[in-house]
Parts: sequence; structure tokens; C-alpha cells
Amino acid sequence: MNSGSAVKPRRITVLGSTGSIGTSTVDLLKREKDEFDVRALVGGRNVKLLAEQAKDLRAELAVIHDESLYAELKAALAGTGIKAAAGRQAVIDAAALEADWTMAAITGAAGLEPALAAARNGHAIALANKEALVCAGDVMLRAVREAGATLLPVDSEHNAIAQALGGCSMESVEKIVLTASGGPFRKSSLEEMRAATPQKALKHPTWSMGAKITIDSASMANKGLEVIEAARLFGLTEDQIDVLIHPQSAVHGLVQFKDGSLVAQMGSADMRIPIAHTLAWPQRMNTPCQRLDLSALSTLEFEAPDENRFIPLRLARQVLRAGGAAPAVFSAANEIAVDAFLNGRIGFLGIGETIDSVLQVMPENPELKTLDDVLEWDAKGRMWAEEHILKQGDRLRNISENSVHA
Ligand SMILES: NC(=O)C1=CN([C@@H]2O[C@H](COP(=O)(O)OP(=O)(O)OC[C@H]3O[C@@H](n4cnc5c(N)ncnc54)[C@H](OP(=O)(O)O)[C@@H]3O)[C@@H](O)[C@H]2O)C=CC1
Ligand SMILES: CC(=O)[C@@H](O)[C@H](O)COP(=O)(O)O
Ligand SMILES: [Mn+2]
Repeated sequence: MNSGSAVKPRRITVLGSTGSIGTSTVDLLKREKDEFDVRALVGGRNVKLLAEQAKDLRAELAVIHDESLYAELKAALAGTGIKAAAGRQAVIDAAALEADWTMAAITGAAGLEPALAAARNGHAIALANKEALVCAGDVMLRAVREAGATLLPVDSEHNAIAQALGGCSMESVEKIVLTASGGPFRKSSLEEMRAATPQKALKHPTWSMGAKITIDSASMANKGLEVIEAARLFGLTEDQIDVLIHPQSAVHGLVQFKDGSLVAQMGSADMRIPIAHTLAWPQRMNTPCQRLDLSALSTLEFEAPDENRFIPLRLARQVLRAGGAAPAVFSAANEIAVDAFLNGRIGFLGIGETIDSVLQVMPENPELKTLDDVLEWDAKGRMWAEEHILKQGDRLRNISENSVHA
């Protein structure tokens, strides 16, 4: 690491170490083992990988969310001196351990309480879990402020914006641009999208990521979540955040300054680059990531997204403007819909239809001031989404039964 003369190793925790962001983070840590003291690694169900990582990095503690896997984890770590723990509270306790840098990379609202616990210990929190910021923006930012923590954006676009800002105040910013790959259905018709299978939707053109975010990229709910994430992180209004489809995924984000300068951050599509940026911050560290060869990149394309095909992006802008509980409900409904799509319960366009229907049944839109408020509205969003999906299932069954009897 090129971070000068580190006196003692930095204490590190990785929440979601067995996932896509988690394994990229572990890869960087493994290359500089002496620089880091790994306090805790947290996984969901993948005990085998978690135990391997813990041994490799000589972690103090390994935590698995699924309690039924505790015995397996303990057995895998027997004789190593590494502590094992399991369950939801153990995950939150691990996140709350004093660490100089914590990666928050648990997917979805499940990552919210651990991310909050990490923020509250007042050090650096590298935030990949965008859903936490979307559903609990005020609560998260207040926790960061009150604890004096440093929030470092990992999401490639937001990390790019942070880099492009280069320490300038937000007063000098006119607007920002988040780029989007356009996903596997960038050029598909609505009919093709309606018929899309999970297998097709899981084929991201440029990034290799976990299943949930890959489906979000295909529906552009990911870009919608990112617009909200950017508003929270940088204190911008919805109309200051543009989205442009850029199929090469070489430019990750741009800042338009009020003097007319447009500053972009570029790099290959490898999350180890933004992760390394947060890990070494405010310095830089070496990574083995492929360098962009600009001469090989003959064109850089940019085009406006079609919000009539990518409905979740339009809805995300709507909930950002509405504020209150709407973003939390949007994100919760999306999580349920993505799961239902992956399990064959709804079609691909059913994701946007489910979110839309849930937003329409919301009877009120209160401000979410506490964690309990967020959890309550997250649960409501999930319940309304389930209800919508069940109703749609019943409707389709009735139609097919009627056509059989006709
Ligand atoms: N992947 C990427 O390139 C990017 C991801 N992000 C964001 O980062 C987050 C992580 O994404 P990604 O790494 O792709 O997701 P993955 O699905 O690959 O990984 C999720 C991680 O969280 C763990 N996990 C799941 N549920 C729980 C739980 N309840 N408690 C503790 N751990 C849990 C999983 O464990 P296990 O696998 O053991 O079950 C896994 O380690 C998401 O919010 C995503 O939007 C943002 C930008 C880019
Ligand atoms: C790598 C990353 O940051 C993802 O969020 C990425 O943006 C997903 O690709 P899309 O641009 O297709 O959503
Ligand atoms: Mn992103």
C-alpha cells in the first residue's frame, strides 16, 4: 500500500464478505495482509467461504447470519483461535466492533442495522449497501454526523462523483451525471422485456455482481436507487442528477461545475478500484486491476434512458421528489418483486408494475425520523408488494381456468 509509514495495522471489518463486493474487498486485503488487522468478517449462508476467508486473513471473529449454520462454522474454525458467532444480533454486534474501516456490503434492507451500527462507532464506513441510504437516508446520515464517522461511497458512480469533486464544495456544482450500462435489455422492445427470463436478466453486459443488483440493473431500478443514493450523499435535488446510458462502462460518473468544467472519473469495470479508493482514502493504493486502454476504446457513447421501458427509474425519481416514506417503500417493494421474479412468480415487467401498484396504495407519506419508522414502512412496503403479487397470481389463475372452461 502506498499510504506512507503506517504505524500499526488498521482494524478492518467486512460485512457481506462472501458476496461480490465482499470477495473483491477480501482480495485487496489479502494482497496487503500486514497492513490490516481483520476484526470481523460477516456472511449470510456461505459458511465454507466465510471460514476460508477468516483463516486466510487471520480474522478475530467470523459471523454467519443463518443460525442453523453455527455448528458448521464453529467446526470449520476449530483450533484456529478465530471466534464464531451466528444470528441477526451477532451480525449487528460484529458491525459495532471498533474498527477503523468497515465495508457495508450486505444486500438490501437487511444491511441497514449493521451499517448503522458500523456508522455509530465513528470511524470510516465504506458504503456499498445503497438500499440502506435509500430507505433510511436521514437516520443513516444523522448517525454518521453524530458519531463523527466518515461515509465513503463505494458504488462505482458515487465513488466516481466523490473523486471528480476532488474536495470542491457542493456550492460549485451545477449537476452530476450517473452513467448506466443499460443492462441486458438496453435495446429490447417492451414485448421482449415482458418475456425475459431470470437467466437473460442475470447476464449483465459489463459488471459481475450479486443476483439482486444484477436484476436491478436490468430493470434500471439500480439507477433509480442510485439517483436517490446520490441525492442523499451529495445533498442534491432530483433535477441536479442526470442519468446517461453509457454501454462501455468506462466513465462512471461526471460532475458539471458552475464554471462550465465537466470532470469525469474513468476506469475498468472492476469494483476493486472504488473499493481500493475507500480503503486507502485519503491516500491511494496499488491494485492489479486492468488499466483502461483508451486507444482500444474506439467510442464512448452516451444516450438518455427510456423511462417508458425502464419504469423503476421513473418511479425512483417520483419517490425522491415525494420524500418521506416513499423511497423506503419503493426499495422494499423492489426487493420483494426481484425475489418473486427470480423465483418465477412474476414476469420481468412485473417488477415495475409491483412497485407502481404499491406506491399507489400507500395511504400517507410520513417522514421517517427513527429506525423504527423505517422498519415499519419497510415492512409495509413488503406486505403491499406480496399482496399485489398474490392478487396478480390469482387473477392469472382465474383467467387460465376460465379459458380452460370456455
Ligand atoms: N456487486 C457490485 O458490484 C455492487 C454492489 N453494490 C451494492 O453492494 C451490496 C452488496 O452487493 P453484492 O456484493 O453484489 O451482493 P451479493 O449478493 O453478492 O452479496 C451479499 C452479501 O451479503 C450477505 N448477506 C445476505 N443477507 C445477509 C444477512 N441478512 N446478514 C448478513 N449477511 C447477509 C451474503 O452472504 P452469503 O452470500 O454468505 O449468503 C453476501 O456476503 C448491495 O447493496 C449492492 O446494491 C453496489 C455497487 C456495485
Ligand atoms: C458496479 C456498480 O456500481 C453497479 O451499480 C453498476 O452501476 C451496475 O450497472 P448498471 O449501470 O447497469 O446499473
Ligand atoms: Mn452503481
